[in-house]
Amino acid sequence: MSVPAEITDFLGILDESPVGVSVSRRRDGVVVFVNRRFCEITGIPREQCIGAPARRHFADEHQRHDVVRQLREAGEIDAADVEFRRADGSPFWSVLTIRPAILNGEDVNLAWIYDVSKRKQAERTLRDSKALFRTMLDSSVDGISLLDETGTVLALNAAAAAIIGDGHENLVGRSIWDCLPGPVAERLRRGAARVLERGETVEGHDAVADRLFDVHMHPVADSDGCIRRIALFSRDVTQSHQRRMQLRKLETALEQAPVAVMITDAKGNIEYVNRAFVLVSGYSEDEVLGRNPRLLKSGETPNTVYRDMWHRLGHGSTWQGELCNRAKDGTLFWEYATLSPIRDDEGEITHFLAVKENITQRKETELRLVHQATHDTLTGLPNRLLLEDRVLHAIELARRERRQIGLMFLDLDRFKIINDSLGHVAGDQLLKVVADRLRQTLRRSDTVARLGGDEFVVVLTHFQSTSELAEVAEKIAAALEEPVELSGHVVHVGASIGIALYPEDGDDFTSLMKDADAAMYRAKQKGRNTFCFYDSDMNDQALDRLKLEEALRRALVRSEFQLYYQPQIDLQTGLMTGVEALIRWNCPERGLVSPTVFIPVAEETNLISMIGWWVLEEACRQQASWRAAGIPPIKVAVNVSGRQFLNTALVECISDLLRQYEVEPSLLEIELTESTVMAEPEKAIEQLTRLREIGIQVSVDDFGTGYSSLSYLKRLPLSTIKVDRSFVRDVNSQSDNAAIVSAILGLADALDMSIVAEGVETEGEETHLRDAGCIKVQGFRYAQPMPAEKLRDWMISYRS
Ligand SMILES: Nc1nc2c(ncn2[C@@H]2O[C@@H]3COP(=O)(O)O[C@H]4[C@@H](O)[C@H](n5cnc6c(=O)[nH]c(N)nc65)O[C@@H]4COP(=O)(O)O[C@H]3[C@H]2O)c(=O)[nH]1
Repeated sequence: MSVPAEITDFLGILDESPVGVSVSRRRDGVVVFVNRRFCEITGIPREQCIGAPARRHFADEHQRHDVVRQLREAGEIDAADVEFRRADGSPFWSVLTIRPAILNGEDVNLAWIYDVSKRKQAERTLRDSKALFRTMLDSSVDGISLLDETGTVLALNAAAAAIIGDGHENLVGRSIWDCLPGPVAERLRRGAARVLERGETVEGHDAVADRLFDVHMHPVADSDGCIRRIALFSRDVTQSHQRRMQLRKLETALEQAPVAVMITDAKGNIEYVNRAFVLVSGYSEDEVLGRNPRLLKSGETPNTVYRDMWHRLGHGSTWQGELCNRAKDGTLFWEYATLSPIRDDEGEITHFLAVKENITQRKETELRLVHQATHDTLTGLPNRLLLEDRVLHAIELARRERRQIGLMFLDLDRFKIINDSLGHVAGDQLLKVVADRLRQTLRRSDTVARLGGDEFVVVLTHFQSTSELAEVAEKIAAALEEPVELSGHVVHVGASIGIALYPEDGDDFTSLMKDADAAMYRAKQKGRNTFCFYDSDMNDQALDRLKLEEALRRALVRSEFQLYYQPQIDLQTGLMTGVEALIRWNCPERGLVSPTVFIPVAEETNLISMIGWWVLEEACRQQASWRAAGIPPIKVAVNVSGRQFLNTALVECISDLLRQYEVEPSLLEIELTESTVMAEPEKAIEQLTRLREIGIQVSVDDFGTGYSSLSYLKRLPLSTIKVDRSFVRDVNSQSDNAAIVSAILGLADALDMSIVAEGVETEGEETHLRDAGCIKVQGFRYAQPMPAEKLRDWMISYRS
């Protein structure tokens, strides 16, 4: 087709246009012209554009359809943003304007395109960043609002809307002061005024609908630097506040807790201690923070306890137990501790928590109770319970090490007499002295225990031979033999010691004790203040003795005792001067039992007092009976045991008896053994004096067998000395005895005392005694001891 010149000129003008131009036929959309700029923008050469459909340039099929529809409906397109495709396939944005035109008689669409890719890119970036910003704002948990000078909400995020409690869309454009509770709005308004006035940030917190918020108001400057807007940030701190309050409560509780609390890190460095810890340990917080809890170690807690503790904590378990710690001032204190590991969310141990109750008082009470339960309160020595425990332990060790154990049973000689006469206070004092002496004599490793009364037990576990044991026993005896001064009185005690050996004599506590006890009785029989090793016969004897004791207890009730009387003769006149009352026991099972057998048992078991009173009363009763029978008065000498003699009530009791039976005091004589008098000479002097004051005669029996102190003898208000039978025997042929008798006679003469020689059996003895100046005698030569009925007959026949 030939193109008219004016059209060619028009197309030439279009070709020079700075805007891309394309002309396409309306009927088929085929491009008939594109200008140079169009080719530059699209990157498609002109020859490829012309003849090709215009639609090929659209990048988006939907947009193309829209454009086609609009053209159909409106006939033109006005500045639509359309995305086209370049030759290389890359899209670009363009403003598209299409106007209908007639070109060379053909209906055409005249299209202008203007590349706006850069603007589009900028718009998208802006849109994206706006969206991002919005998303950020809305995803923020903090409320963010932008206010103008009057408090009108210019923008706000979802969190801010939620705080105010209204929809986002309802709030923009409204005054925030109207949307908040009055007092809150007022406070914020004041804050906003400061922000606007001074351009500074204002901080505070406020409560809205039961929730607590931290509020920050920041000035927002315009591009001209003027502050006309305010950014309001509000953070919901209700939870953290509650948590903080909770923590504060916990901390207060910890601080005021009566138990010590300590927290260490995983390495054991102390990070926290509470007030109770400071109070108990005496260390200040600064002194312990960063340090290891071992600074409290006292060395008193067994290592096994710590091993167990670390074993359990190491396995992530809780440990509970008792610790003995040392405070800063050096004092020890006991704690019942619960130690637990603290784990983080991953289960790693990060800390250790120690909660410790101070149990010092309870522990001390416990220890005191244990001590009380296991020790004798008077002497502080272990008691029977602890002794048994120690012996069992010692046996266990000795069995393993194939060693011997020596168990000594000690019974104090004369303790009962001293206790009865000087009183319990003095008795207790004496026991303490004995305990001290035993402690001093023995090694620390040896056990000294008190069983009760005057019985002590010593356990020795390390000795080479039994002779070493014997040496120890001798040492003990020597230590206890030393005189003891008790409330102004000097007393002599001693101990009888029985020794039993493990394993020879017994392999358990009971049998060792029984054997040592039996050996102790043998020692007593041997003469006191001595020791004796156990041998197997002793068991039978001990058993026998036990039975005797039982029978003796029954004897008084069953009236099995009887008094025999043995006359005493004046050699010058040949007359009977009196009688000695001698007790007899008609035991149904044993027959007539000698007092030499049962009196010592009665003395040891305290039965002697009751028997003694019976004898005194029987002697008085007999005198009343003789008087009633018309028999002239007979002086009766009664044996009084040591315990009875030292009884403070003795004088009163005798006075009562004399009164009751109307007996003249001069008709009663008390016979005491030399050892009774010398056990406590001072006390004896006092008692004798009182007896003499009421007119009672006192003679000393078995004279010469003990160790009378002459200085005391001189001061004793005695009337008669009885020469012991052992010196009288064969006195006529035994020069030793003759010398002793002569010495005693001389002594009695010097001290102005009369003499009675006991056990005179032969004429020779009698003659010697008479020649030596002894006036009074007693013995089988004249008469055996006899019951009262027989004495009467004997007196009649003797007189005749
Ligand atoms: N071989 C021999 N013996 C003679 C002769 N003349 C007397 N005897 C015995 O010598 C003992 C004298 O009594 P004693 O020295 O006081 O010794 C007494 C006395 O210490 C104690 N005793 C006896 N009766 C009592 C008592 O009622 N109370 C207390 N506490 N002790 C008593 O028992 C001891 C022994 O008393 P008995 O067996 O009755 O023994 C009596 C008596 O029977 C003699 O010529 N030859």
